[in-house]
Order: sequence, then C-alpha cells, then structure tokens
Amino acid sequence: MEVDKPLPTYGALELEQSFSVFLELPESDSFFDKKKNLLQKKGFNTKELCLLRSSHPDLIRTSLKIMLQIARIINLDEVELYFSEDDASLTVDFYSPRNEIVSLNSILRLVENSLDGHTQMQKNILEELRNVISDMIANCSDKNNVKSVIVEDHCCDKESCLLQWGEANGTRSRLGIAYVEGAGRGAIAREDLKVGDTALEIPASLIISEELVKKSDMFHILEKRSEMSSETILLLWSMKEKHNNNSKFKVYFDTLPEEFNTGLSFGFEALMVLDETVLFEEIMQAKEHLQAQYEQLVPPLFNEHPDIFPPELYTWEKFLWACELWYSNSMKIMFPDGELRTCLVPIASFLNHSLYPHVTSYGKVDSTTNTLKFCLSRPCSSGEECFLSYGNFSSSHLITFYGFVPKGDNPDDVIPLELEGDEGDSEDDSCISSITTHMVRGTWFSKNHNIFHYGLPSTLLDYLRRAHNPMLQTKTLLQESLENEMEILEQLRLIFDDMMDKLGDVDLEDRENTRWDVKLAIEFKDIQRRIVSSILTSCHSGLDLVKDNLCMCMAEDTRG
Ligand SMILES: C[S@@+](CC[C@H](N)C(=O)[O-])C[C@H]1O[C@@H](n2cnc3c(N)ncnc32)[C@H](O)[C@@H]1O
Repeated sequence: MEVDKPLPTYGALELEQSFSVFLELPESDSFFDKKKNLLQKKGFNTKELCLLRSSHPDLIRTSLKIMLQIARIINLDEVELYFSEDDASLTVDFYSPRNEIVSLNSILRLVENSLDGHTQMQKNILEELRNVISDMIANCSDKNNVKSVIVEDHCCDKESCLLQWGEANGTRSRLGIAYVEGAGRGAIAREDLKVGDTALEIPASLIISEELVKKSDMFHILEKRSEMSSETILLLWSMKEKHNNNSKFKVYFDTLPEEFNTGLSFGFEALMVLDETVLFEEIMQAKEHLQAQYEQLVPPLFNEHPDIFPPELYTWEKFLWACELWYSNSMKIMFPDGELRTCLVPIASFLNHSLYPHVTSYGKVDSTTNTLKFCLSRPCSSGEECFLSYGNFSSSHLITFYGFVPKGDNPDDVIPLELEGDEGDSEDDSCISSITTHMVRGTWFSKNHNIFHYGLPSTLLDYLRRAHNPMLQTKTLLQESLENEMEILEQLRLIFDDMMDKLGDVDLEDRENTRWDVKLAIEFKDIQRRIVSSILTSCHSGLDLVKDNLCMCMAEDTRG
C-alpha cells in the first residue's frame, strides 16, 4: 500500500464580507511543468485566488466549478496526466473517480480548516460550500459504487478476538469484520459514516514497525549486516514471531492466512497461460529477485546462528510466505519523528482495495493523539464494505503482489509502448537514436474519438507524427497531413495486431473449477485482450475517418 502523498499547499485568505480560497500547484510537485502547462491551456495560473461573495447556492456552485477544474489538475497522477492531454482543448468535467474524490476532498478540507473565527456571512458561505461539495461527493459515489457481497455464515472468531484486543488497547473502530465474496475478509461499516468521519483509529503502539525488531534477540545480528534493509529485517522477524506464543501480536498473527495466493505463488499451469505477457515478466523477475535474496541472506543466518534462526522456520517456503505478507499487507507510515516506515497495521489490514475507495488519504500518525486515523473521503452506509486505496496500481502489479484484480475498469491498466525514434539535437543538428516510452490504455476511457484523436493519447500520436514527418504541419485536413495520419494509424494497427496474436484466443477453461492462479491468469489475459481490442477498433475507425476525409480533400483538389 502507498503512503499518503503530500497535500498540495492550499491556504485560505480572509477578506471582509467575502471568502477567498487560494489554490496553488506546489513547485515541489513531480509533474509541475506538465500540470502548469495544462492549467495554462485552460486559462489558469499555478496560483489562483477564488473569491466567494455570497452564500447563494448557485453562486457557490459556479465558484466551486472553477476551483474544481484547478484542483483536478493539481491532483492528477502520472498516468492521468499522460492521458489528460487529449482533452486539453475540451472542458473536462472528470478525469477519474479517484481524482474526483481527492480533488473535492482537498477543497473540502481547506474549507473546513477555515470554519473557525469568521464573520457570520463567511460562515454561511463556508457552510453552503461544504453542503454543495458533500452533495457532489454523494452523487459521484452513487455512480461509481461497487457493492460487495457478504458471506453470512463464515466464522470470524479470530477476527473478532483481534478487534476486541485492539479496542482493549485503545483502537476505536466503527467497522466490523466479515468475509466478502472473492476477497477474504473485509471491513464493514457498523453505522452510516459521513465524509470526514474517522472509520478507524489505531494507536501507534499497535503498529508493527522496525522499532519493535530492535527489541528482539535477532537485531544485534541483523544490524551488523550492511545488506539488510529495515524491510528485510522486519520480514525475517515476522517469520519467527508468527510462531512465538508469547508475542504481543499473537492474536494478530493468528488471523493471518497460511497461504496468501499472490502472483508470487503462481504454479506452472498459470504461468503457461501467461506466457508472453507483461505479467509473466513481472512475476518471473520478482521471484528471481526474491530467490537470489533468500540464497544470499538466509542460509548463512541459520548456519551461523541456528539458536536464533531455527532452520525449520527459515525455509524458502516460509520466506516466500513472509514476502507475500509484507507485500500484500504493509503500509508506509509517516511517524511524528519524520521517519517513513514500512509497517503492518493490525485491524486496518482487513481493509480491501477499490478503484473507488472510501479512504483515500491515510498514512500519517497524528502527533497530538499518537494514532493512525482512517477518515472517509466519501460516505459509507451501515452494512457496506469500506474500501481503501492501496495506490494507483495496474492489474499486473496487483496480481503479482496482492493476488487479485479489482472490480471495474482500472485506469492504471496501461500497455507500455517502447518506440524507437531519432530525436533531432537542436545544438549541433546531429541525430541520436533513442527509445521513448509511451503508453496506451482502453480507448473507452477517452471522450475524444474525432479525427486527429481517435480515442488514443495525444502525446503518443504527436510523437508518431513528428517521427514520420518532422517538417509537416500536422492535424490539418490537407492531403499530406491526412496521409501522415494514415501511416501512423497503420503503424499502431500493426503493433496491436501483433500483440493480439500473441495473446491468442480466449482461454476456454471451465472457469468455476479452475485453480485460483489459473483463473487469475485467464482474467488478466481477458483484460489485456479487451484493451488491445479497443485500441484496434479505434485504429480501424480512425483509418476509415481519415480515408473519408482524404477522399473529400482529393475530390476538392480535382474540382480545383
Ligand atoms: C490488506 S489485505 C486485506 C484483507 C484481506 N482480504 C484478508 O482477508 O486478510 C490485502 C489482501 O486482500 C485481498 N484483497 C484486497 N482487495 C481486494 C479486492 N478488491 N478484491 C479481491 N481481493 C482483495 C487480496 O488478497 C490482498 O492481497
């Protein structure tokens, strides 16, 4: 899971009978230049002051519309930014459910932080703004909600014990634990929860971090080895702690599954299904890395210190179990001392991932309460599963390290395209051959399927246009430009035809009775085929569109 990203530096300025909200794209943003460009294309600067003069709902809505356009761009991630450019000339009212919820919350947080100590007029404006934002979030929630099915008769005794242990040790939870179809345990709201409510609050003393290992008998051995990262030390600690009956965290370890079923445990048959896919590469690379790490680190430890590292607890299988535990259950947490640590957080680790999560912002221990809070960015009704975002991950990453594919269309499911091109050097006019990485995703995400767009990313199309004919004035309805369009669409069609051939025909297994890993492998290939097929359809429609325009252009030329 990923830690909370630093929030953009928003601030609020007070003016007599009005209220101004200051939105700023921080210069520290990794994509500052690209976002600045996009803001400017839409008529905004990197610092904007939005003035609210009345609490009338219509005026508040109008102001919020403008603030939201800016906040959306500030909160774009790398993939959203890459694909946003094809919409640069359009009024975009939506990038992704995640972006929408994060952007609305960033404005809401700013407004809420400013509620104290203002005039009645300002309070009315703020209150109305808050209502409008809450309505918009609720609206967005209705459209994107994915309901989980609770398995009613599954025993949850161990999970209940863990909850009781947590509550006895200062945890506050408005979530219960239940089994949900297709996802193991999940966290279910015990009451209606609103935006801003704390669903779960865990004291820092219940978080498993490297601080704990420092107190263990193995630390003096591990700290001497320069090749040991704190994550590896924690991993080796958890392999033994799992079997420690006196562990402070025994009740937590008792809830962990014996098998994690991530891509790292895929068997031969599943890997065969994945042959020639990016997921195959990702799993093989991760496994080879872990095997090499095991061979280098673990046997020397149990050979030299069998009393501290009993060989029967430090087998390859048990090492792999611990890797899967840490990959699929850890969170990066920022502590009040400013350190970012990889941690296991009992109880919070029951929260499943969604493309449209309720909790989007977490990962920082509150220094006043010394607790880790999970606050809602969108409402969650009583009985509904409460979801987290583990990060903006593709299906291949989620399968490899977590062992599942989320429900819905994942905007991070991109296909990387490595293109070879000659980049002209402006200084000495020499040409350097280079590889540029672009990406493509399901073209159903795009709103622009017109000529010169075709549902494909503008960054990629512009790159290909330049590569084919650097001197040409592109995107005009003139013969040369249209012929260039035909060439680049044809090039893309060939690339994706080849990709589709490699994916082969639909795997016709009896899916209900197939092993978990083969089922996931087949599901991944289905996703890939759907993406490639949408791209091919867009190439074909694009070619037809360009051909029609070329015919018209030539007919006009003939007429003179
Ligand atoms: C942090 S744990 C969440 C709790 C977990 N369901 C359990 O029973 O322990 C992460 C694991 O939950 C499962 N998971 C999380 N989100 C999921 C989802 N949307 N669909 C299916 N499985 C999911 C995956 O097995 C993942 O490795």
